[in-house]
Amino acid sequence: MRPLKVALVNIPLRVPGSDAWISVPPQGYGGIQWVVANLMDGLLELGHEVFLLGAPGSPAGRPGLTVVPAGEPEEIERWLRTADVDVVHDHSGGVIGPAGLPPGTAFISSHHFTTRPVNPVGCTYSSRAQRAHCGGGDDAPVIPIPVDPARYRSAADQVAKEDFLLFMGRVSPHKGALEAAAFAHACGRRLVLAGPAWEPEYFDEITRRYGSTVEPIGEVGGERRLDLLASAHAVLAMSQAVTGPWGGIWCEPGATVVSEAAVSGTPVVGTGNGCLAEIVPSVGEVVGYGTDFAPDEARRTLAGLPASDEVRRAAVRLWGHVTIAERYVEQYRRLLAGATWK
Ligand SMILES: O=c1ccn([C@@H]2O[C@H](COP(=O)(O)OP(=O)(O)O)[C@@H](O)[C@H]2O)c(=O)[nH]1
Repeated sequence: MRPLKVALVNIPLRVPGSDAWISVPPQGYGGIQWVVANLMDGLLELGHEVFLLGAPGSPAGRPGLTVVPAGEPEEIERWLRTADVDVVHDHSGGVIGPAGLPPGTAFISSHHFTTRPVNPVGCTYSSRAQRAHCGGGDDAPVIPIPVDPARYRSAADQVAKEDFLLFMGRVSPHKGALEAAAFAHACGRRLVLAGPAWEPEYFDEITRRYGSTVEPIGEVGGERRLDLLASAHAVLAMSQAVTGPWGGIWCEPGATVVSEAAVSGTPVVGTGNGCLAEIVPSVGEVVGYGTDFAPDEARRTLAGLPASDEVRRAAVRLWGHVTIAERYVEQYRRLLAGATWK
């Protein structure tokens, strides 16, 4: 079958306090941008052509990849209106949509939020939990978040394992940073807390209650991020069923950090919130909500986690960038053949 020309539309956001666009991959915190980066790798490896929009200034220079200098929604839609592409794959969360494109454009969107999608027709979800939560139909495809091992540390890099536990994400109530600190405290392990803390009161509560356990290091990127993901004893993804950033009770949609940890050889301890109940058991263990962890049980959980090689293999088998890109390409071809779903 002939290769496809795919317009991948990133969610266009600027680096806080700057004119620069958040790139693909992102300079720091940024789940959706990592999803787009890893998927792009898979599509390129399969021989498709990728036009990246919504992330001007992203690294270019790879065969098959064009970084289009379009960041503002109007610029993106203007480019798409006259573009020679087979399919538009949107990750912008409704910033652009089929209404702004010529009738008949093959339009598919991956939903990354917990709200109802702005463009439900042709929408895909990262987990069954997210699809149910957001009102997606039973026939809407569920495709988990992709991960390209080449973007993370491999076994050959021989990063030594250390004793600390890692939280890497937005330091916010819905992501369970406080509960991660409680779990680490119960285990008697240090918790490295990486990520932006935009809710100062919440951050203060963590340090007040678990100051001796927690080492806050702020937002990380680059080599340091990769080393942390690979050297941690385990990554904690303790999302809670509390009000999330878009209102409504948080239902973890896809959890980029889970596949990133696993492909780096690090098992995951997570709650059963949203997608976590579907993905954590393959690479770690599910624990309960809240901060009430019995030390013996918490230590037993840590001691029983799967080995590095095992979680790496599981990540590649389940979420490898080529496997996931193939699943998307299957949906692109269905769409081009006239399929539709809601
Ligand atoms: O200091 C940080 C904290 C987080 N991240 C990345 O930000 C993303 C967070 O995405 P996730 O889906 O886990 O959480 P959410 O998008 O819900 O905040 C992941 O790729 C992390 O590796 C990062 O690069 N630096």
